[in-house]
Order: sequence, then structure tokens, then C-alpha cells
Amino acid sequence: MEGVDHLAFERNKAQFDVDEMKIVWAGSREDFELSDRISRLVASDPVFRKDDRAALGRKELFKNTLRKAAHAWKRVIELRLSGEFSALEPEAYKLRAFVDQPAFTDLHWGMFVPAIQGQGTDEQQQKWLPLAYRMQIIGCYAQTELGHGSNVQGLETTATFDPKTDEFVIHSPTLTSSKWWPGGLGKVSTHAVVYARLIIDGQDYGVHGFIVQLRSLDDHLPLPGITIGDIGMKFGNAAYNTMDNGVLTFDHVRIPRNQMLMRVSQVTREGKYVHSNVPRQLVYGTMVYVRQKIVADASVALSRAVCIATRYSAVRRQFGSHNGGLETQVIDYKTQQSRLFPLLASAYAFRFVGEWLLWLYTDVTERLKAKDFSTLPEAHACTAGLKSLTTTATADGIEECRKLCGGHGYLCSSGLPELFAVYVPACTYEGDNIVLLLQVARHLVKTVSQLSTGNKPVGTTAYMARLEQLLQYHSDVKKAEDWLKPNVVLEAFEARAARMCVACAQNLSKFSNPEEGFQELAADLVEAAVAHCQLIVVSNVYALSLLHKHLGDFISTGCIDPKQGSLANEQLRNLYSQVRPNAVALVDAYNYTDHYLGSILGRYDGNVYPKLYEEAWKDPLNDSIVPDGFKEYIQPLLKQQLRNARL
Ligand SMILES: CCCCCCCC/C=C\CCCCCCCCCCCCC/C=C/C(=O)SCCNC(=O)CCNC(=O)[C@H](O)C(C)(C)COP(=O)(O)OP(=O)(O)OC[C@H]1O[C@@H](n2cnc3c(N)ncnc32)[C@H](O)[C@@H]1OP(=O)(O)O
Ligand SMILES: Cc1cc2nc3c(=O)[nH]c(=O)nc-3n(C[C@H](O)[C@H](O)[C@H](O)COP(=O)(O)OP(=O)(O)OC[C@H]3O[C@@H](n4cnc5c(N)ncnc54)[C@H](O)[C@@H]3O)c2cc1C
Repeated sequence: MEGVDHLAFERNKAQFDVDEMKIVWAGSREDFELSDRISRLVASDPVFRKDDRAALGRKELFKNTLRKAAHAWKRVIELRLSGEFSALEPEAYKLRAFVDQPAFTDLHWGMFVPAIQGQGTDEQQQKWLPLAYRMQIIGCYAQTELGHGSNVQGLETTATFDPKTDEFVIHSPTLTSSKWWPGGLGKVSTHAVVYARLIIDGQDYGVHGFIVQLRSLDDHLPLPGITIGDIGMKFGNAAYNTMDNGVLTFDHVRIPRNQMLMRVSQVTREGKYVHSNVPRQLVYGTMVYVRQKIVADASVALSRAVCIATRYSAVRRQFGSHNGGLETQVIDYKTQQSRLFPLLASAYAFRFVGEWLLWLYTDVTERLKAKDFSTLPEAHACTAGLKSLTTTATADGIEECRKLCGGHGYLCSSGLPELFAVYVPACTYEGDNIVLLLQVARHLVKTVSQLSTGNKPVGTTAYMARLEQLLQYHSDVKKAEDWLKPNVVLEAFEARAARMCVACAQNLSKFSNPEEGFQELAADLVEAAVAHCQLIVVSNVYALSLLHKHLGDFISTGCIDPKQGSLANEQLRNLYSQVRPNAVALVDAYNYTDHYLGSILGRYDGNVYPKLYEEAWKDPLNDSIVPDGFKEYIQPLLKQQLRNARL
């Protein structure tokens, strides 16, 4: 049987309506139709070809990115995917997603524009946004420096107010204050939102955002006092090297006072600092916005990897042939199922949790407009925690999918090495995942400590209100099927998270200096934060494989006993058997084109071996039969061996 027939056979086994599931995955029929239309449009456009990326050098790769971005922008205008004075339409975002190549446009639309929208005054928005919307200026987000990324309060770039000229002087006082990493900065951006310490009359008012022009709009040369370049090759060959992450230093660069983003705080003509009656953390608002977007995107990256690994596992056969019959499909091995199916479930779970987080984010944004800041800590904790949880699981999941594809998974033509290399920095950018979990832990410990003062926990920490009950809880699971009841699973997760948080809070109270205690117990705090974030995912969807993976937590906190742990495992095995006939159909429901998947192993038609064989011959090394360098380096060796043999 050929790979093609394997997948057709698998598709016939499905026990649900794949077309209906496609709508569920997309979110609505309208979203499905939009994704379907845009993905086909991209796949059929030769400019958006991407199968040649792995063999391109950095310069060609970068120029190819500029070409794609310019072509994409042309399509956006032709298809009217962008309103003259409005932000991009969802179609444009879909186009970017299916073009599938990181570019300066991500930072322009994803951070520069949102920073002005969120932190600029109405007047500043009126001035800058129309230019940005038409891409007559191109911006980036210049926050991180050589010496500080996680610790935003530690940034060193200064913006000193000069009352004589009504300007700020932007300066990089040290080597470590060089801006380092911003995407789009290295070669493209004309402008940046630069984060710098505001200094007025010798006093330091902390980090604020400033709009700074970097390059001439005529000849693209850096403006006086500005030094810019690319920071160099990054992990993976093509991957994130399509992006010009940059370095930037300022030598006393002057900008008008009205280019400080002044929605949260202002500097008057007289040099008076005025802080509006809003939390200072609103300056971090762009990061919260992007963290939410990253969570929404995690399911996309993970589902791509799972789609490739599932289809290939159905095509691939090893061992088990009797009397010359077919060997076993590797998807039928229980070990393969126990590694693959939880990832398949996670991709769906992250899809739903991403939707939920979008709802939470939209809600907090509406409240902020009405000057209600009460849910900001919850929004910060949820975006930070779920960004950390989903990106870690997705990066690990992509790598696991590569291993699930055996040797062929290591080939670039499997699509998996590049997917991993592009995705893995998501664990670091927009907040290192451990640093973000510590922010969640801080929120949890605060919630626990406020319980005694009668403060009612809300949102995702509402379960803490039942602390007494959760501390007494012991699961009453008696048979494997009991683990199928959502409430049974949810209570176990709540009790585990609550107990881990309370244990941390109790241990912290033993320290006279809370900050010292927090440092000392950081590893436990991170685990408690993970337990809480997993609970958020579980309360939105699924769970048993997580329970099995973290069985130690559940048993050591006394929520369940070892017998109940093995019943969960038994139930998990039953579930794998139920997923098995539906696996290929479940990944078909993502509705990904072969262009988007970019993988021979994950081809929709399953025609893996002939295409792998064909692809190998396209490698530049196979352009000549005898390799370049043979005469200089190989032939002399061979001749020498011949001489030695004669001796
Ligand atoms: C080629 C094809 C092209 C196609 C083109 C098509 C055309 C275009 C079409 C479409 C384009 C589409 C575009 C797509 C958009 C895609 C977007 C995605 C882009 C992703 C790219 C990402 C690139 C990466 C960027 C970056 O990394 S930017 C830098 C990010 N940096 C960080 O995240 C730093 C992390 N550190 C911090 O956030 C903070 O320093 C901290 C760790 C939170 C600590 O801050 P600190 O002030 O020290 O606070 P604390 O003292 O710890 O806490 C005090 C207090 O504040 C609360 N807090 C902290 N943060 C927040 C917050 N954010 N909000 C609210 N509250 C906060 C904290 O809880 C404490 O509260 P309490 O006092 O109450 O305890
Ligand atoms: C591909 C990519 C694109 C990027 N794009 C941009 C951009 O467009 N604009 C921009 O401004 N920045 C950008 N960044 C920078 C990014 O935001 C930072 O790298 C990130 O916030 C992490 O900060 P750091 O590099 O200072 O890590 P560090 O904080 O130096 O982390 C190093 C190690 O220290 C640990 N650590 C740090 N602090 C603590 C703590 N308090 N407790 C325990 N452990 C700790 C971390 O967990 C990590 O293991 C980008 C980075 C990458 C990789």
C-alpha cells in the first residue's frame, strides 16, 4: 500500500464530520471561509514560494523577505485589506500568517502601531497613525538593550529634557545601553518607539516611550548621531534570519518634546512632570497586547507540527510484518500515541484558551477606556502566564514531533527544523518565560495573603475562595471512567494549584525579608505558577495527560493517591484508542494547505517517499556529480593513499 492510500484509508475511519470540525477550529464559518480563501491565494502566488528558503544565504534571504513584504503590501492594497485611516483588516493578518515569513512588518504592525495607539495622546495618534497605516513611515519597538531585556526598569538609554529648546536629548551613555534585538531595526525601520529613562532637571522619572526618527525618508541613511546595524545571524538557517534584528546607539539625538508618548504621563513646556491618575504599568501595555497574540498563535505552530507528525506516522511503517504482509503503521505503537496524541489535544486546547484570552484582553481594554483598572493585574498575570505555558509547550512539542518523524524529521524538507527554529525564541521574546511565571507567582502569593483580610479573589483565582475546602480535598475517584467527569478533573487541578500556592506563601512567611524569600523560593514559585496556568487551560478544556505528566505534584500534595494515578493512566490509554481512528481527520480539520505546512512528510496526499526522493536531487550539492573542491581537497588525499599503498 502506498502512502497515498494510507491516508485515504485513515480518512475513511473518521467518526466525526471533518467539515464541521474545520468550522470549530477556525472559530466560525466566516473565519473558515476567510482563512481558506487567503491561504489558497498565498499558495498559488509564485512570489510567496518558500521551499527554496533553506538554501538561501543571508543577503538573498533578506532581499527575498523585502520582496515578499512589498508584494504582500501591494496585495493588501489591491484587495482593499487595509482601510485608509484604519488599522489592518483581519484579512491582512491572515495574509501575513500564510506568507509565513517573519519580517519587519510584524514589528511595525504588531508593536510600533499598537504602542502609539495605546500610549499616544489623541493628538499624537492623529499625527503618526495615518503615516504608519499607509506605511509612509516604518516603525519598530526599541526597548531591549545589550545589558538589559527582562529588567525593563534597568534600561540605561536617557531622554533628558532641555527646557531651552523644548526638546528631549536621547543618548546612549554606555555600551550596555545600546538598543539590541529590536526586529526591523537593523536595516529597514525609519522610526522607532524608543524606551528611555526620562530625566528632568537631574531627576530620573523612570522608563518612558519616545517616537524617534532613525533614518532619512529620502536616502534611508541614519540621521546624525544615530548608529545602526544588524546584530548578526541567529539560530537556524533561514528561520528568523529573514528578520533584521538590530543594534542602535544615540549620540545626543534631539527630538521635539511632543514626541514623548504622553497618554500615561506628560512633560509640560515648563518641564513639569505630570502623571495621570492611571497605573504606571500601562507603559507596558504593548507587551500585554503582544503576549495575548502570542498565545493565540501557539496553537497554530503546534498544530502544524502535529499535522505533519500525525500524517507521517500513518504513512510510515516499521516492524511487525507477518508472512510478508504489511509492517505496522508507527501511529499504532502505543508509545507513539502517548507522545503524539497529548500534543494533538494540546493544539486544540491552546486554540480554545487563545480565544478565551482574547475575550479577557478585549474586556480589560474596554474597562481601561472607562478608567476601570481593577482587572489589570489579572490580565497581566493571565497573559504572562499563558504566554509562558503555551510557548514552552509548543516549542517542546515541535521538537517532539520532529523526533516522532524519526530520521526524516531532521531533514529541512520535513518543515520541522525551520518551524522549531522560528518558534523557539517565543520562549524568550516578549518576556523570558521564567521571568513571566515569577510575575504570575507574585500575583498568586498576593492573592493568598489577601484572603485573610477578606479580599474576595476574582477571575482565574476565584477558586482560592474555597481554600478551606480545597485543602481538605481528596479525590474520590474509584474507577478509570471517573476521570472522564470534568468536575473530578477540575477539582484535582484546583486543589493541587491551591496547595502549591499556599505552601509557597507559608514558606515565604518564614523570611523576615519578603524579597529575599521570593528569590530563595523562586523555583517552587515557578512550579506553583505553572500549576495555576495549567488549571486555566484545564478549566477551558482538557486534562488527563497533564495530570499523568505531573502525577508527582498531585500525589505529593495529597490530592490523589497512587492508585487513582494509575486509574488516570488507564483512562488515558482508553482515550488514545478512541483518538486513534480519528487522528488524521483531526489534523485535516486545521485545513492547512501544503504550501503553508511546507513539509513533504505532512503532505495531504501522503505521497511521501517519491517526493522525498525527488526533493533530494534539488539540493545545490547535486547540481554537479563531482563536487566543487574535489580536485583541491579530495583527489590529493586519494592519490596519497594510493602512493602509501604502493610503498
Ligand atoms: C514577508 C511577509 C510580510 C507580510 C506582510 C503583510 C502586510 C502586513 C500585514 C499584517 C502584519 C501583521 C503583523 C502581525 C503582528 C504579529 C505580532 C507579533 C510580533 C511578535 C514579535 C515579537 C518580537 C519581540 C519583541 C520583544 O521582545 S519586545 C521586548 C519585550 N520585553 C519584555 O517582555 C520585558 C519583560 N519584562 C517586563 O515585562 C518587566 O520588566 C517585568 C518583568 C514585568 C518587571 O517589571 P517591573 O516594572 O520591574 O515590575 P515589578 O516590580 O516586578 O512589578 C510591579 C507591579 O507591576 C505589575 N506589572 C508588571 N508588568 C505589568 C504589566 N505588563 N501590566 C500590568 N501590571 C504589570 C506587577 O504585577 C506588580 O504589581 P504589584 O505591585 O501589584 O505586585
Ligand atoms: C528573536 C528575538 C526578537 C526580539 N525582538 C525584540 C524587539 O523587537 N524589541 C525589543 O525591544 N526586544 C526584542 N527582543 C528582546 C527580548 O524581549 C529579550 O531578549 C527578552 O525580554 C529576554 O530578556 P534578556 O535577553 O535580557 O534575558 P535575561 O533576562 O538576560 O535572561 C537570561 C537568563 O536569566 C534568567 N533570569 C533573568 N531574570 C531573572 C529573575 N529575576 N529571576 C530568575 N531568572 C531570571 C532568565 O530566565 C534566563 O534564563 C527580541 C529577542 C529575540 C530573541
